[in-house]
Amino acid sequence: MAVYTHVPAEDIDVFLARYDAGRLVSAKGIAEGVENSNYLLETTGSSDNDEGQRFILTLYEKRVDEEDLPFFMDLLDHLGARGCRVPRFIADREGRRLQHLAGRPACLIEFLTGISVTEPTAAQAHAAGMALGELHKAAQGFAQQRPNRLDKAGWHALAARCGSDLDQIEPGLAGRVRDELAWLDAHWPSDLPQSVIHADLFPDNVLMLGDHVTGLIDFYFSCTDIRAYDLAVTHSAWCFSNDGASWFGDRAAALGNGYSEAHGLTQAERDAFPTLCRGAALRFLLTRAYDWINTPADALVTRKDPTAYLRRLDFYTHADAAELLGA
Ligand SMILES: Nc1ncnc2c1ncn2[C@@H]1O[C@H](COP(=O)(O)OP(=O)(O)OP(=O)(O)O)[C@@H](O)[C@H]1O
Ligand SMILES: N[C@@H](CCO)C(=O)O
Repeated sequence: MAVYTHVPAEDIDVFLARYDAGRLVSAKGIAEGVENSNYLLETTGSSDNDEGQRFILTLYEKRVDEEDLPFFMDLLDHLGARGCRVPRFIADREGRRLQHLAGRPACLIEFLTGISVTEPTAAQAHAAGMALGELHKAAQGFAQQRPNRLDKAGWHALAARCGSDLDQIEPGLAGRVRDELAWLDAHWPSDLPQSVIHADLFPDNVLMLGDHVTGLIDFYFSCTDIRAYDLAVTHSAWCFSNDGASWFGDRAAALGNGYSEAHGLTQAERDAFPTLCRGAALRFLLTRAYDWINTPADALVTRKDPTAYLRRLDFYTHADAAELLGA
């Protein structure tokens, strides 16, 4: 589930009155997602569209810093203006996009159609690769920067906070993480092109109709970092079974081809790709492990399995760029 903050429908109706978005017809909590509280709103429609409209109402919980919201809002405006299918933050009648509701920062967001796939096909992975390449192209010229808090220094900090509790997840995991961090410290590339990246383009953040991408959502980890690292994150999320036990080379080749068609990879990016994938696998292993250790087993939110990313890390440790990118 992901409704941490419950808002009575009457309060949502009062909130909506600030916008030219019509009156509330229904408000449903959205089960998917783990970070924020999301509601799907149906309204009677705005003054220039009386057909009824849908919106997403998001209340920001622990991991999104209110000070970062203007970066995300401006980025989505920039990408949307350049043809990317991303949701816009909606301004109220006074031009404000950021509000507060039930004690939380809150925004009204454009609703995009489409569903997120759970078992992507190669054709869908190709479309996701193209959408990521188009995003990177459209991001050129976006002047703002946001540091990646989950960069290599952030992984060290997370590993230190987890400490020996990692061994409760799997015996030996603390040592494995320590060794991997040391390896990445010695091999992490320092001279690859940087860009604004999505940094969390999992299948649940890509809305699709058939083989077509209809929306990219959930930009709350977007930041400035190594551009090809974004492809590595996407690769780790799209090219394995959920438990990390099975690898799908056809999806990986399609993802890489889609990205190359829309944007392209330099030789240096290709050469560094296995290292970037190891970093991506460790990043999600650590955030999942931290949540696993710090979320009670009976909490309402579903904990994601850290070992699914340990299996991916095992795979990436022995793979080369040609195997990972299908060429
Ligand atoms: N703009 C949108 N248009 C349509 N549906 C949306 C939109 N934004 C969010 N959703 C729906 O809400 C769900 C949760 O959204 P989102 O992924 O942003 O939440 P989250 O809590 O940040 O999750 P996580 O970080 O775990 O992916 C999505 O899976 C999707 O079903
Ligand atoms: N995509 C992340 C969770 C939210 O960012 C994961 O699957 O671990």
